[in-house]
Amino acid sequence: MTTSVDEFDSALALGATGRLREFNQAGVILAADVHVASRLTAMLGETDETVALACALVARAVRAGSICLDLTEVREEVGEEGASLDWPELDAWRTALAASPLLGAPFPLRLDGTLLYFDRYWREESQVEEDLRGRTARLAPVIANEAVLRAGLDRLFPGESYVEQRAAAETAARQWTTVLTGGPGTGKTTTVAGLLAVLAEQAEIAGERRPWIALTAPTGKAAARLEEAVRREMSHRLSPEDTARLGDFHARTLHMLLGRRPDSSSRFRHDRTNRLPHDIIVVDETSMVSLTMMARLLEAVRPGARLILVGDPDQLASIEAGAVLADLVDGLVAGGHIEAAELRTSHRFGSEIGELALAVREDRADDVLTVLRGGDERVVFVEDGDPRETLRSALLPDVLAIREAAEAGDADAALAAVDRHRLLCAHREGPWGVQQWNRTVERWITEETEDPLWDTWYVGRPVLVTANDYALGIYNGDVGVTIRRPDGSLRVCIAGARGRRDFAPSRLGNIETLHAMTIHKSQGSQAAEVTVLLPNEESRLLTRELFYTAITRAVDRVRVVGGEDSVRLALGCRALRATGLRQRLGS
Ligand SMILES: Nc1ncnc2c1ncn2[C@@H]1O[C@H](COP(=O)(O)OP(=O)(O)OP(=O)(O)O)[C@@H](O)[C@H]1O
Repeated sequence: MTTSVDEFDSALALGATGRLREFNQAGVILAADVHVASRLTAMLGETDETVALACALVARAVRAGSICLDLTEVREEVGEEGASLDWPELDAWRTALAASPLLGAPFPLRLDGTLLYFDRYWREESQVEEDLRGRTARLAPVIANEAVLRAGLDRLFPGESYVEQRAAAETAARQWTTVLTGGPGTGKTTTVAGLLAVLAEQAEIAGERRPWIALTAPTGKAAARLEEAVRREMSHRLSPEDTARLGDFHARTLHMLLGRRPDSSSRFRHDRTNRLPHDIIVVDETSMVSLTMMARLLEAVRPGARLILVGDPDQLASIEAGAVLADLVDGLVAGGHIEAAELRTSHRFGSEIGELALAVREDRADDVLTVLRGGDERVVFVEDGDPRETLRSALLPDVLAIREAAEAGDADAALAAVDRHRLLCAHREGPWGVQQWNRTVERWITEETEDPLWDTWYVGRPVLVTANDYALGIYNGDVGVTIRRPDGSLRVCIAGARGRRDFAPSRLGNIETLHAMTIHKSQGSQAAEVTVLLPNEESRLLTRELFYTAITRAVDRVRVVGGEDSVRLALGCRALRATGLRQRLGS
């Protein structure tokens, strides 16, 4: 147990008593969790402190991205910190919860077996389950002409190297709901482009109108990448006839597709009473979709529309609560409700990044270290105790290239330079955090150029948008850069899903400097070169999913900065989230 408790720690709930106090002082629950538990128990006249504790632990679980609290797992999951605490005995705990007024009307909590939920998440999970069950119970879509389907698949996915993708596209063509999974560069987008062409051809043969296609992703960056990749496939691989059948389209963020409502931040214009008009909806980067967004999407999709959920279930889950893609793979696919459409072979990387990603995914620590130390120029391992000089030589040329293009007023070149190299950190704060590295890179610029960078807005400042701004049309995750105009004034050019937009710096709120970025925020984006700063072994964020997500952002080259211990620890630690969806769907 923690022995030195700082009485002024803001995480401490000074008014807490009994078990809540003990668990709070041990650092297991925060003041905010205690507050939720105290309010709910006081409001409904609950005096059992094991119920109050359960309530605080649900709040803690949701804070960490889980949908619910698994009463059977929590003690082990808390680990050392809670080892000497007075944990309720499981059966007595469940009995106390079952008898609690917190589980009666108006249902602030729900108990489902050993899973304890806040009512909102229980309802969302139930809705997602029901909507998916409804979709998978429907008769399979009619194939207008089997021979044309087979010929189309052979045309669009020719030869040996497309075997996996051809099979995945055929599977998707025969079901209303598809979960198309694969690691980076396994050809997911290629499969989607070919599949859309096959479906458009079938619609033509059936005498139907051209299918109305929605391409969407959780962030503007990911939506823009999806659109770009599908367009690339159309121009490189699809015949003019296939391209013409698809017509024109634009990818949009999920929020934009569902339609914002001025009166609500959690409800959208399209819902169960006003469904999306599209015939085919492709969602890329589904691992980033939270349970809440999946619930909103599923209620808005017409039962007769195809839903193609694309993603990599080994990546970090959504920033908000849930692990929907992994749950769909483990529940819907493994439960046999839909057929798997899985891609395994990487076509993009020089084999070293692909090998590294696979070894990380499969928890082969020795192989990971062998690839890292293999001396290939595409995978670099920086094991120095003080890597600052190495990082300076690696990063500064790209930072100065951004600055040079920005000084010349060349927004496209500056944005391309921003996307060339990403410095990724696990944390925002601390010596290995984003804030510290942003300052370090700015100091390097000053040392190199003698520009003191007094102002927040300086030429070549790369920025990340951190919240949706519907009025300005910029969205969380969009990337921009400050450039100098010929008249000497500064403009911030932001690349979003709908192309580039320019703003006066004073118009922008929710913006961060982007010399460094958290791995969580890098989801859905890629860069030619990626430098990953692994946190030290004490970091709670150091997990296999975090490491995998970071290295798979790299297209040409990845540099991992950290020690062998951090690498081994990351592989051994899973970012698991408690949810009930996989069990519900699997049964
Ligand atoms: N069967 C194949 N044979 C050879 N090259 C392929 C094949 N499939 C895709 N490629 C190429 O591999 C690269 C990656 O493909 P694609 O973009 O479809 O993968 P992805 O899984 O969508 O990638 P990510 O999600 O990581 O961006 C592209 O350059 C694509 O043209």
